[in-house]
Amino acid sequence: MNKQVNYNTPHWDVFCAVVDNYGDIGVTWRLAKQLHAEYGITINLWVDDLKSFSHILPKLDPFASIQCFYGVNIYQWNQPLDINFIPGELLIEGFACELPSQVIEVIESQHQAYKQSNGHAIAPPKWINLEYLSAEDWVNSCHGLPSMQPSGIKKHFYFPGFTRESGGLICESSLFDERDQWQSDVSNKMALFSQLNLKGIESSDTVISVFSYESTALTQLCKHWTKGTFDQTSDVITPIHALIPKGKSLSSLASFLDIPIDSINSGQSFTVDHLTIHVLPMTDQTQFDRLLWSCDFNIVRGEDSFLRAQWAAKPFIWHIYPQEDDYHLVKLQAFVNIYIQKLDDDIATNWSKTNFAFNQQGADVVKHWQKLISAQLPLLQHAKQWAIDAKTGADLASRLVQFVKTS
Ligand SMILES: Cc1cn([C@H]2C[C@H](O)[C@@H](COP(=O)(O)OP(=O)(O)O[C@H]3O[C@@H](C)[C@H](O)[C@@H](O)[C@H]3O)O2)c(=O)[nH]c1=O
Repeated sequence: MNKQVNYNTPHWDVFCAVVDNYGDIGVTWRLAKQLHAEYGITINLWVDDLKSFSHILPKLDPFASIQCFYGVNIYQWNQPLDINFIPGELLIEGFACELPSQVIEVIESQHQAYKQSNGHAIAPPKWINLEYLSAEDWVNSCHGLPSMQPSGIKKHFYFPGFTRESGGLICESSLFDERDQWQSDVSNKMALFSQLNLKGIESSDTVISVFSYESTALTQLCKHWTKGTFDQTSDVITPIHALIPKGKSLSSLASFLDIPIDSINSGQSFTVDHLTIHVLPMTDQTQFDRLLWSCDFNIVRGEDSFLRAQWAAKPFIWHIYPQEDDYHLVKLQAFVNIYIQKLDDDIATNWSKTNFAFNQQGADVVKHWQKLISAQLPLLQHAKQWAIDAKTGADLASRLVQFVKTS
């Protein structure tokens, strides 16, 4: 029989240091929301940069030390920590961020007291480091490994991943139903476009969302997109709309647009022949998901938007976060290997080449794109099936809850 373990309170703490961009906060915020909504867990999310966070949660007050959204308690993590830390059942360190010394001291002294009391005192929280997502093979054998800290406390490494042996992928239980309902009625996407103040988009136009890093490949593609989409059966050219938030993607288009990027505001649009570039506002994650569900093709990046593009069940290009010594290309290859398994050889090759060309600023990106897009329908069918297969029976939150129970 399992021994009853007592914690101060059953809540979970999640610590997130925003390194750059929005991925660290994007992932921990998604997880925090889901854990509260689906498992009723009280989550305290500690974030060191509320200003960045407010870009993806516009209602957030960047100056409030404590606030609550979607039932998640959001704490401003100042250095040194100026809010009293009371440990709960689990401590999640997001992406190996350095926990505040005050937190370490509290859990170390709890650990000592617990040991000396022979397990009768309040237990220290379990401690995991939530790692970055990768499709590499080694993830399976490293997921869940403990690391003994000098104090004698065990920290476990939690690796998200695409296999049953890994920590799984963040995916809310009702997400696919909501997406299917959204995609089943074209008026939803048209309503979203008008809510975002995007003008001149017809339901038959090609709409591409772009959320990448700086890339000359994007400039190449935009030049190509000015030709529009040519439909051979009807002999008609339809317009292309690229939906781009202010930021890195748009910065790469300065010379293409021939306008200083700083002077551009969201809501503006630029038409060059058959291409219109619409400058988007940043929205919250729910709207961002809906945007991905609404486009014909998505260019995404990093970790969270990369995964949400998969859940959108639409074709996509992944602009992976660049790493030293081009290690990101190894990670890209690992994902490409699993993503193309069920694609026809030709489409698989084109999908792979388009992704590598985009990531390597390749001038031949247009050549691969043209071939890829000629297989839009099978690519779309594949994207739908991929989302179903990738969930592999359990999502990250449910695996994490199980992991905490058994570790
Ligand atoms: C454009 C947009 C994005 N988002 C969200 C979606 C995601 O949660 C988040 C973007 O995160 P990502 O897609 O992961 O891309 P990113 O480039 O912003 O984040 C990256 O940060 C680095 C520090 C990490 O090392 C990378 O692995 C990666 O996570 O922003 C919105 O909510 N609204 C928006 O309008």
